[in-house]
Amino acid sequence: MAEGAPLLILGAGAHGGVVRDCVDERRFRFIGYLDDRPPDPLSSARSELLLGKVDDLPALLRDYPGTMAVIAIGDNMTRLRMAERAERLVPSLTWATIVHPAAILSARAEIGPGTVVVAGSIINCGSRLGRHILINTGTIIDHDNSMDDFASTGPGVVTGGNVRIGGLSHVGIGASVRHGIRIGRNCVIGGQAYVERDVDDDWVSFGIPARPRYRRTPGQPYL
Ligand SMILES: CC(=O)SCCNC(=O)CCNC(=O)[C@H](O)C(C)(C)COP(=O)(O)OP(=O)(O)OC[C@H]1O[C@@H](n2cnc3c(N)ncnc32)[C@H](O)[C@@H]1OP(=O)(O)O
Repeated sequence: MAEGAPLLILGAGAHGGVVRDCVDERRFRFIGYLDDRPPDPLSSARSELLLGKVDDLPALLRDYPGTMAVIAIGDNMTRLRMAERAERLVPSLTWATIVHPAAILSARAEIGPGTVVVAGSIINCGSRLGRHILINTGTIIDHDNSMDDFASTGPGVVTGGNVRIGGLSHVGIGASVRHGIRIGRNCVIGGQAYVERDVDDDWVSFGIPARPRYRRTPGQPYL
């Protein structure tokens, strides 16, 4: 069997361990993590696989030609900043799309580079996920959804058909989104919410039914 492409994970925190677990070894050969922080003893990423800091990326790509990378940072704005930094360091960097072997991906769904789909998730037919999206454990994205770059879901999110989720928005753990709903850019939907009305850009909404609670500035923490 042909050997998979070498893969680096940027981010060796707890989420780094989750992303490493999603790597399909038929497609990729995981070589290690890069992180600017010292190894975290509580992290599920194994510290002996920490190869260096993010600034070591160009040297590692020289040592391992053809290496691809993926970012393991849960916060959407921090993930965007890391993508920009990595592309400044290595403009030709190729981002890997990582789908856990136990996720179900329709043959008629599209997933962009840098996007991670964690175990137990289902991406149904006609759905289009952009770049560097994070689909956490057991999310169901039903048919004909679109999700823009750097958006994310918490574990156990469910969307109906034809939902649109704007860039950098997060749909929180256990939330449900009714079919046909549009969630704007830079929004946060709180855990367990039921979204049955469109949400404008830059709003934090939660509750059943979900209602806008306050406006957020780009990058404001939500985790
Ligand atoms: C693998 C992983 O772990 S992925 C990460 C999964 N986690 C998530 O998705 C969490 C997403 N974040 C949330 O749900 C947050 O609660 C947010 C962003 C909606 C709100 O956070 P904050 O603005 O910090 O709200 P804060 O915690 O201060 O609460 C303010 C009030 O709103 C209430 N509240 C907060 N979130 C919710 C919610 N989802 N549903 C109902 N009420 C809520 C609080 O109980 C509190 O009420 P009180 O004033 O009566 O005490």
